[in-house]
Amino acid sequence: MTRPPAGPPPHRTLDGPDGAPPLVLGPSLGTELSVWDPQLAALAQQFRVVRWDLPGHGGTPSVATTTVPALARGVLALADGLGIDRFSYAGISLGGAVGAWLAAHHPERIASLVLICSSARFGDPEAWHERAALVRTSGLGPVADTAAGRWFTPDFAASPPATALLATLRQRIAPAGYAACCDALAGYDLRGDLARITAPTLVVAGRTDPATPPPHARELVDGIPGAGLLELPGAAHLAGVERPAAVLAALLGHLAAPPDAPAAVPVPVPYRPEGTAP
Ligand SMILES: O=C(O)CCC(=O)CC(=O)O
Repeated sequence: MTRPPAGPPPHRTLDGPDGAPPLVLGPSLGTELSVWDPQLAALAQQFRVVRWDLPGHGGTPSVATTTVPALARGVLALADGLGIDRFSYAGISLGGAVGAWLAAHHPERIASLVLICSSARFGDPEAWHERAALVRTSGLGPVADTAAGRWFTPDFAASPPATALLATLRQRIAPAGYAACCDALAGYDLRGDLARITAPTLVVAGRTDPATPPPHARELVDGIPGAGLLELPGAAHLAGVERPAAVLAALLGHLAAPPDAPAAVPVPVPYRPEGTAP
């Protein structure tokens, strides 16, 4: 396989105190770095938060095609440019795959890892090739028409945060960049390298996520030494949008653990609908 060039580092934003422990946040296919908005303010109280955009998403230019290793090399170039050697990383789905690849191939760079609604292999590669071809010929309309059912539970799909993200997918994401990211998903298979990950790892799953369902999370947990699992009820693929407080608690609980703790400890987060009193 030809190796796509890493290209320039992706567009990023910086929040939180200069000098605080660095935390890099990766987004999912079809979302911009603002998908982390629900957790940003709290995370930025404790961390120097670096959020980055996928190609053709947010402020990062499109590329013709890409791979997870190429995206990961872009994140390393971004960290290098900021003078960040070792950092914690949390990523959603494709953004999580980038973090897992980094943790497996550059373990010295990753202090701690959180994989949200992600996978070691995102199903049948042919389905991603077909989606890439569809988007290259027809744009994002057909994908956006069905995204609500993958991203959110039925009760949440008409909420303002959900409709805002769906509008972003339909109106702001570049089809070329989205298709390139589908190529990356098609080519990704980290199953044979999971045991190389040494960073304390927490895997978070949405119980009704049809895109990366809980068995994908369990495969990550079974393969990554000492990884912990948190399965969230009331959440589909964009669990951090639908269950923002639960995902924030999981992030803070895991990332606050000593960097060289031998095992990740899942954070017990009792289920209650967001916005209701504890
Ligand atoms: O939007 C979808 O259909 C889910 C895509 C997926 O599983 C990869 C990602 O969200 O990064």
